[in-house]
Amino acid sequence: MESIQKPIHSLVSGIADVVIHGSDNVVVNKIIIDSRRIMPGSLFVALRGTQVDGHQFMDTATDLGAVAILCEELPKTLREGVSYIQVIDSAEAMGYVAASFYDKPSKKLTLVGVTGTNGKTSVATFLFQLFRALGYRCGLLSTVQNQIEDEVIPSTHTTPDAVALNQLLALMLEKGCSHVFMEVSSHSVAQHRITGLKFAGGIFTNITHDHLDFHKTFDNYIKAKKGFFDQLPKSAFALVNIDDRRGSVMVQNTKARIETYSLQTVATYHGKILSDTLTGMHMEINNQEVWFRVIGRFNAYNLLSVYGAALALGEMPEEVLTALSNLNSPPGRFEQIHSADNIVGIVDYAHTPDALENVLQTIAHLRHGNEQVITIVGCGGNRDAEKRPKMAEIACNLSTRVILTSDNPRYEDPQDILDQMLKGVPPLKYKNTSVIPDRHEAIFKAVAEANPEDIILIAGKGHETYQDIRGVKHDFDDRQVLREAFLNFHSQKE
Ligand SMILES: CC(=O)N[C@H]1[C@@H](OP(=O)(O)OP(=O)(O)OC[C@H]2O[C@@H](n3ccc(=O)[nH]c3=O)[C@H](O)[C@@H]2O)O[C@H](CO)[C@@H](O)[C@@H]1O[C@H](C)C(=O)N[C@@H](C)C(=O)N[C@H](CCC(=O)O)C(=O)O
Ligand SMILES: Nc1ncnc2c1ncn2[C@@H]1O[C@H](COP(=O)(O)OP(=O)(O)OP(=O)(O)O)[C@@H](O)[C@H]1O
Ligand SMILES: N[C@H](CCC[C@H](N)C(=O)O)C(=O)O
Ligand SMILES: [Mg+2]
Repeated sequence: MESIQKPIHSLVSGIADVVIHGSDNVVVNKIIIDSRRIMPGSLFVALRGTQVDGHQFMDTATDLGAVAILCEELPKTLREGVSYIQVIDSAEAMGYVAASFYDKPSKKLTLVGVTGTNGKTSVATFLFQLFRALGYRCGLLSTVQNQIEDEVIPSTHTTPDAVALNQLLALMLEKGCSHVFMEVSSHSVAQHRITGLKFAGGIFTNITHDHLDFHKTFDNYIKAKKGFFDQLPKSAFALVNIDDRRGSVMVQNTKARIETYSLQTVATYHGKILSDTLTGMHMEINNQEVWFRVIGRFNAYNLLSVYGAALALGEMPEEVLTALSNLNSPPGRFEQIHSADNIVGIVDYAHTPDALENVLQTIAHLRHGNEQVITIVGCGGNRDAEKRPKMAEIACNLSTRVILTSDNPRYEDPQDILDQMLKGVPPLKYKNTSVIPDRHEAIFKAVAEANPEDIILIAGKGHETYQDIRGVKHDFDDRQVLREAFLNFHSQKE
């Protein structure tokens, strides 16, 4: 991408109550939110974070060459030659500034956002694959990876910050994309990462327990997700799962055209599961029968929302269903790995109580009879602690055996996390539950004890290829460890 030079007066449209101290003709060549990365000629945005207040780095930023500062409060002394853009909310203003800096790429793209506790990556990835199959050039912004057609750009967040986001959208536009599908996390709405973007549509999957460490209350969490629909324009569609009891709340105040999907009741897009097995799912969608490679009731919802979004964007039902029936699940979402003697390994990113319950219920539904279901699960450190006992309880109630282990402990003591999980184990399930903090050992133990036809679920890390311990990301891939364990004990089927 060519280097950009823009005067600050061209960046402030859309921002209410802005005061520029100094020249509004100062030209900036970058927008930077971290003083440790300042480049000469850049605009530094002082953000109030969860750990520190970025305002304390304003002088450091100008020392290092920043020529403009976007802030809520001015520093004690204003520097000669530096312009200060004072606003009520830096994070919100940054959304508009970033969009203007990159020439508002979202306005020239068909941009669809997906929000909800679970299913965002799945739905965004299915949409990306579907629209490519329909012949469009597409971009994807997701937890697993960002993508421009076949080019993979590693992702650091589910939804990048406003600067990274607009930069990626501009690059997608430059590379000829017409459609972009992105995840909209609740953090990103609350922190204004998506402010200033123009969406062609928004999808709501569901809302259940997660991220209360950040939002504090479930009400705030709902409000954050609803904020996405509140800001959709009239020209957009708002597609909601009305089987989720918060579905109607999400679109209460939206200006967008409301459409619904459901497996249970009358809706714009109605689906019914006719059969669901380990090899595929047969559904009826708006009276048309279709066979999918992807399985599980939760994926029936995901596919239905993708179908609805495609129709809302003007695509033809039959072409959409034909293309959808050929899609595979994204990496680490119900990814199956079988041993030569037919042990079924499933690696899944279920890291919330609801996702875990859905996946285990899907497994229960797919069982033939006496197979054991061995679940290996842990919970991430420095994240919502309330979900820990809940996830352990769900695992115990829906599995024959459970091995509680570590996820990404981050800066917490793994044993503390496991002790909190143990509080959720029902007394009658103690004898079928073990604790093995080392995830590698836990997977090997499960495989050593499994018999042909048994199902091993490894939950929580899905596509992740690392384990974060005290800020160090050690190589770790559940799928690879499972394959090794199969080769060690049972050999592996290709
Ligand atoms: C909780 C959260 O959202 N944190 C994000 C937040 O960091 P923070 O609030 O801790 O920032 P801070 O350290 O307090 O610093 C405040 C400001 O001062 C700046 N600073 C700081 C130090 C310094 O020396 N100089 C300086 O300028 C920082 O760059 C920042 O702009 O702002 C940072 C910059 O945008 C993000 O990278 C960071 O994401 C962290 C890494 C993170 O783990 N976020 C997760 C929780 C997250 O966002 N997850 C969601 C949803 C996940 C999902 O459900 O899929 C996601 O969208 O990924
Ligand atoms: N529609 C759904 N409803 C409930 N659970 C789902 C749904 N889709 C997927 N899941 C479960 O949730 C897990 C995570 O799915 P996915 O990665 O698509 O969600 P996400 O919303 O992107 O998660 P994150 O918040 O981490 O980005 C899956 O591995 C599966 O277990
Ligand atoms: N996007 C989620 C991912 C959680 C994945 C799980 N493996 C963990 O590390 O807790 C989060 O940041 O809360
Ligand atoms: Mg995701």
